[in-house]
Amino acid sequence: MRLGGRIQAAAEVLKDILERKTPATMALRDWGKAHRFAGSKDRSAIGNYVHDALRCKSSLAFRMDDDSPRSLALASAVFMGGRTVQELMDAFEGDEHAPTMLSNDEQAKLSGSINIEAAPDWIKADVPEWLWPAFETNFDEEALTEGKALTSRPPLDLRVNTIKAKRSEILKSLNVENIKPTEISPIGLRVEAALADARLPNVQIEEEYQTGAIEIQDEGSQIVSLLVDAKPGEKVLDYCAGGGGKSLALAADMENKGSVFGFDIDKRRLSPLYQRAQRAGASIIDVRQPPSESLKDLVGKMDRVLVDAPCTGVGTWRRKPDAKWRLSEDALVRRNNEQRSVLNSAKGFVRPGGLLFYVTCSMLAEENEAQVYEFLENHENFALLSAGEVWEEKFGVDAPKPWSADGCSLTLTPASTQTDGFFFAVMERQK
Ligand SMILES: C[S@@+](CC[C@H](N)C(=O)[O-])C[C@H]1O[C@@H](n2cnc3c(N)ncnc32)[C@H](O)[C@@H]1O
Repeated sequence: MRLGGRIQAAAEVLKDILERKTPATMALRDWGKAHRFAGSKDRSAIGNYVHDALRCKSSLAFRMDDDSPRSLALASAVFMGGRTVQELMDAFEGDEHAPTMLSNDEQAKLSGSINIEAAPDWIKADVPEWLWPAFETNFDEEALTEGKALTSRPPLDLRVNTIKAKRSEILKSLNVENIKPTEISPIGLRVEAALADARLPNVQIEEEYQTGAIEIQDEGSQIVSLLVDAKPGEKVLDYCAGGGGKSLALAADMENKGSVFGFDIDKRRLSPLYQRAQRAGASIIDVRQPPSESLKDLVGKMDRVLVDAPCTGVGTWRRKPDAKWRLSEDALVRRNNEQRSVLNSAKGFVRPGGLLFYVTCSMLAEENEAQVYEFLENHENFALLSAGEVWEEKFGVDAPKPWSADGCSLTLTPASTQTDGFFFAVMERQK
């Protein structure tokens, strides 16, 4: 496919997402199935135009004074993909698969005739208008920077499974270009986001992945797992284990000694953990399926309980940009209720003197600090501890610093720690 065909395809996919509300991954997959002639390079270029357009939907629409799929696809190719107006004109000329030729008005707008600096901050930051006050409250004068950082393409992060390998060994053996150690996580490797039409490497075909020496895991997720600071020999419950990304990281940090119990209310989400644990050689992982009666023997016995709570996923908007525009106030309220409920159910597994960890991949105080403080108010036998000491011990004093509203809990963000957004708090059960 040529440039014009790719941009036209991006406009069609965007129409499916924006007008028919199809999730982006499904819309891209459906387009691929209906256009079997398109190669993997075409698909990834189209995916880049679509995802960039969604990441920056409000600012691109402002620059084009139009939010149609066509305008967004054109603006994505120029403002995000680095194509010039002339390149588009040359590419569209005589190509029957390309969009219709650019009008004079489109040429002017794609050349920057509308100044984005005149836009309100929520548009410049590409944060939905109704959420902007929450961003301003949380990040104050850095709100714009934090919002904009969520519009960038995410890197590919790998976690070295220290049960099987050392980071230095993988760095030498893994056949992937431009890979480097992560700045904060001592067990991570990073390939920076690809530019323009380029794509990230497919590490799943590499031997190191197949044999369980590496996992794909955002550095932020590695960091919060390491902050749990689980020790060899301890008993740890991962109460919202999902596919088990954090269970696996916990088992490795515990040198595969002790027990990690992986539970999730959703059997389907939990199912990959059986195979993943096997591949990783994480033999201390004990998967417990719902209902929660399967956890009866663990009540009051856990040294550490991790609640990686269901949330809006604001911190992962770089990876799932369509979720940003789908999020509603109702959904936020629903997540808040689930968070309350999950914390209440998980607390009973912590032994006296044990620790309860509350983690989300959100950057909204309603889902983070507010949940923790409400829980503490209702449970006098739990006390908030500072996560700062463990941070320095694990990552040193020179590592980039996360946000902290209270000096105890931590919020990682793309702008502050160059990771996905994550919230982390630790509470001790005192009796
Ligand atoms: C953020 S995801 C977990 C991601 C996972 N820990 C990882 O690292 O890959 C939240 C999970 O909480 C689960 N969940 C929601 N309500 C729950 C409940 N009441 N009890 C246990 N798990 C619950 C969801 O099914 C979902 O898998």
